[in-house]
Amino acid sequence: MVNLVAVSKDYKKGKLTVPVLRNLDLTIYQGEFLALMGASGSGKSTLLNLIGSIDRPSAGSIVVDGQNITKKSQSELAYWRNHTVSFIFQFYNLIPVLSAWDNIALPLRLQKLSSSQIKRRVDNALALVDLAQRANHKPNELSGGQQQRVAIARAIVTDPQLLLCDEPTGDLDRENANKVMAILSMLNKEYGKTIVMATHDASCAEIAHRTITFNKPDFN
Ligand SMILES: Nc1ncnc2c1ncn2[C@@H]1O[C@H](COP(=O)(O)OP(=O)(O)OP(=O)(O)O)[C@@H](O)[C@H]1O
Repeated sequence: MVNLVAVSKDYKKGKLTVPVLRNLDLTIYQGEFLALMGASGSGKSTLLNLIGSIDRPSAGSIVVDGQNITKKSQSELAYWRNHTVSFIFQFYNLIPVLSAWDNIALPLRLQKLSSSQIKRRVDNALALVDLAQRANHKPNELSGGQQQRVAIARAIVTDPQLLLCDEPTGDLDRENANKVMAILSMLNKEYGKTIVMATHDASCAEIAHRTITFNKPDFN
């Protein structure tokens, strides 16, 4: 599903260069649930951003679902992202003035779908995260755990093959973290989604098939 060959990433800050990833080779298989662990600053979010084409590597190639994303233009990437990959973040990133339902519908508005198709997909996504009763609630009328479940529904409503999760339980208590992990596990097992998840929580990583632990680069 994802193939990285000799990927390096440096960030440039004025005259300073911060090297983060060096010559990384990594294959992530279709249907795999992969956890990324390691110290703060070791490059987990950087790797997720590269795989999701939010950022470009300084060197190397990244192929996702048969497409070499390092060779695509920004507009090709925007289209590709909307159909192939979704992000789930630690702090949900919901739009405060929109209801849960409208937040979930948002990515579909970028696709040419009829309003009945949008309704069917959003209702299904809400039911999948067990929040049908909260469709009309705004984010500030929902708990953190419920907001994260809305964010998961928004991520899956476009039916992407790949879910990139950046500390999805980082702001949740154990009970809500467990609910979020149960949903991610169901999406992996029953819907075949490939999941890459950065986490600091070993019990969340246990649910994954494989864990890669990043070392903080000694040049950092
Ligand atoms: N846009 C940027 N500009 C400059 N440096 C950056 C940028 N983004 C990240 N970095 C640096 O890259 C390194 C890796 O950061 P990254 O966020 O990938 O780590 P992480 O493992 O996800 O950390 P955490 O567990 O705290 O989320 C850090 O030293 C960070 O300061």
